[in-house]
Amino acid sequence: MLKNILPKILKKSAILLQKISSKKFSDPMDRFYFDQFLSATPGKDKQPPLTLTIPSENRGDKQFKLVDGEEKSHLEVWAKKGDKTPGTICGLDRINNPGLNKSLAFTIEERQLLGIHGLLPPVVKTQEQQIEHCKLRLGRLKDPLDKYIYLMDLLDFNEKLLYAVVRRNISEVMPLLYTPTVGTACLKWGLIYRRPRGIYITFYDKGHVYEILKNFPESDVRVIVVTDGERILGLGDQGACGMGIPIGKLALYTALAGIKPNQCLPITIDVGTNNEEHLKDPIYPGIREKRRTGKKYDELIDEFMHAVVQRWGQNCLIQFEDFGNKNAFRLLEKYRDTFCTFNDDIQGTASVGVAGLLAALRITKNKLSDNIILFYGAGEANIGIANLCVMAMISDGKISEDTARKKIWMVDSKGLIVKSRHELEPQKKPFAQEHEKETDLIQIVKDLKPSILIGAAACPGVFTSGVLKQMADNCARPIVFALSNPTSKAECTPKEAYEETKGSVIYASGSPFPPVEYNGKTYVTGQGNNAYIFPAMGLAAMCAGIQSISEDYFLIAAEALASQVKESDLAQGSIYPPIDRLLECSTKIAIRLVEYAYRKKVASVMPEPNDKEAFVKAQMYDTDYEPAIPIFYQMPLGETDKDKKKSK
Ligand SMILES: O=C([O-])CC(=O)C(=O)O
Ligand SMILES: [Mg+2]
Repeated sequence: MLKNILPKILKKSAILLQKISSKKFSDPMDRFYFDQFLSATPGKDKQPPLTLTIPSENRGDKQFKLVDGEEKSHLEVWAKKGDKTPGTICGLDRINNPGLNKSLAFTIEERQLLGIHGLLPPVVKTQEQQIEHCKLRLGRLKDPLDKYIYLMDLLDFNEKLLYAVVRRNISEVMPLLYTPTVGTACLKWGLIYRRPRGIYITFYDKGHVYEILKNFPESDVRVIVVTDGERILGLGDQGACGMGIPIGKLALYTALAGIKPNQCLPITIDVGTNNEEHLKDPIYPGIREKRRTGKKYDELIDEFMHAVVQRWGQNCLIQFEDFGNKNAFRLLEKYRDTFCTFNDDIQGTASVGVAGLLAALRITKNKLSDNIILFYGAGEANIGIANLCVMAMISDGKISEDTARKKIWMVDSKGLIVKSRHELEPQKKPFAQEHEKETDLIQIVKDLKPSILIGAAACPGVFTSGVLKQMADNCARPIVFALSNPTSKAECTPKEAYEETKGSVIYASGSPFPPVEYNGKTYVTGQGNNAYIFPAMGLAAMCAGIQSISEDYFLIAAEALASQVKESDLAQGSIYPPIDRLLECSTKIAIRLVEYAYRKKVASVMPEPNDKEAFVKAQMYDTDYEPAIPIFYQMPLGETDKDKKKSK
C-alpha cells in the first residue's frame, strides 16, 4: 500500500516544491521545516525520508512518532489510520472542521494540494461572494427561528464565514443570533437542538466537574459564559434550554470583540427547572426535576468555579448570565474579588445604562446629579444601574453618596421601595427612602417628578399612556428606557413613547426596534443592551490579564461608550452608537480598559505593551480566510521511546 502511494506523493511534492520554493514564509518554523525537506528531496542524491503534508495548524496532536510501541513515519501512521493518502485526510479534515473550512473558497490549487479536488463543485468563490450567498439563503427564510437555525448550522460548518456574515451585517444578523430571536430559540431548545456546543453540568455531576471540563477539547479557553437558566432574558426559568443565551453571548464575543472561537466556552449548569411546561414536555433536554437550591447548589457552583481555574487558570473570565436575582447578587459578592468574573445582567447592563444616560445628558445639558431617577423593577439590571449611577453622580457632581442615593427611587413588585418596608432584600435596602407606601406608578411619577424613568421588570406595557404623559409634564426632555428583553417584554414601544410625550422623550430600549416616524421626523432607537459592554470587558480582561474586575471598570466602559455617541446619533434620537459600529466600539472600549488596568497596576500581562491599541488589535480574531497551502516538512525525529530505551 505504502509502496504504491509513496511515489505519487513524491511526484506531487516535487511539482509543489517548485511552486512553494518561491514562497515567503511568515513563520520561521515553516522555513526551517521546508529547508529540511528540500535537503532530502529526490535529485539531491539521498532518498527522502517519509514525509507528509500536515497543514501548520494541525501540527501538535497529530505528530505521531510511535505506534503500538514501534517507531513509524508519519506517513505510515496516517496511511494506517485512514488507508488513504495523507493529503486526502487533511483536506477532508479541513472541510469537516468549522475552524478550518473555507467551503467553496478553497482555491483549485488548494483543492489539489489537499486532495479534495473534485469533492467540491468546481466554482471557486471569494468570501464576499459567499457572504452574498448566505444572505440569499437567509432572505428565503421567513421565520426568524429558521434563520437562527441556519446561522447556527453555518457556525457548525464554517466559522469564519459565519462571523464575516455577522460583522458585515451586524444590525440585520444580531437580532437573529441574539435578542429577540435567541429568546425564541431558548423556548424551543429541545426541538431545535442538533449538535453539541459547550458544556452541560448537572446536579448529578457534583464531585466530577473538573473531569467534565477536561472533556472539552480546547486548552486555551479564555472566556466562559455560564447560566443556570433560572432567569432567561425576561422569559423566566428555562432550565437547560437556557443554553441558547451563553452560546449567543459568546457568538457576540467573537463577532464584536474578536475573542477567538476556540477561546470561548458556553456552559449551562442544570440544577432542574420550575418551569412546568418544560417539565411536562417530552422533548425537554434537561434534568426533569424541580430546581435545586441551598447548600448543595452553592457547593456545585463553588466546585465549578475552582474547576475552571484548575483547568484554564485564574485569568479565564467567568461571565455569569441570566441567573435568578437571589443567586446573581449573592454569587457576585462571593466571587468578585477572588475570581476573574462579573455578572453581565447586573454590571454589564449597569454600564450600558449609565452610558446611555451620559449621552442623553448632552441633550438635556445638565449633570446626572441634577436628575431624579425612578427605576421600575428592582432586579439585577436596575439595581446594577442604580449603583453605578451613584458612582457616576459622586464622580461628576461632587456630591456625597447619601445625597446621590436620595435622587434615586425604586419600585418593585410590591410598590415603592420605602424605609417602612421591612422585608427588603439586602441589595434593595440602600435605596429605601423615607416616603409613604405607594403602588400606583402614575401616582408615583406624579409625586416624585422623576426626569428619568428606567424599566427593567419584564412587565410589557407598564409604561402606559398616563405614565408617559406624566413624564412629559415633569420636564422638557424626559428620559425613558424600556430595557426588558426580548422585544415583546419592553415596558413601552418607541412609538408609544414618542406619541405620548409629543416627541419630547429621549428613549432607548433593550432589544431592537425599527425606526419610528413621528411628526415628520424619523427616530432611530438606541439599543441599551449589554452587548455594547460585555464583549469589550472580556477582550480587555484577556489582553491585560485582569484578575478581578472591580466596579470602576464598568464606569470607565460607560464613559468610553458614551464618548463614541456622535452628534448625528443624538440628532436622530439615539443615545448609543449605531449597532453596525459595535465592533469598532468594543475595540475602543477595550483599549480604554486595558490602559486603565496598566495605569492601576493590576494588569498581569507583562511586559506592558507600549502601544495598547496595536496590542489589543493584534489579539483579535480575523474573519479572513488563511491560505490552506500545506507546508511540506519533515518532522525532526528527536528522541523516541526507542532511543530512550537504548540510552538506559
Ligand atoms: O441578553 C440580552 O439581550 C441582555 C441581557 O443580558 C438580558 O436581558 O438578560
Ligand atoms: Mg442576560
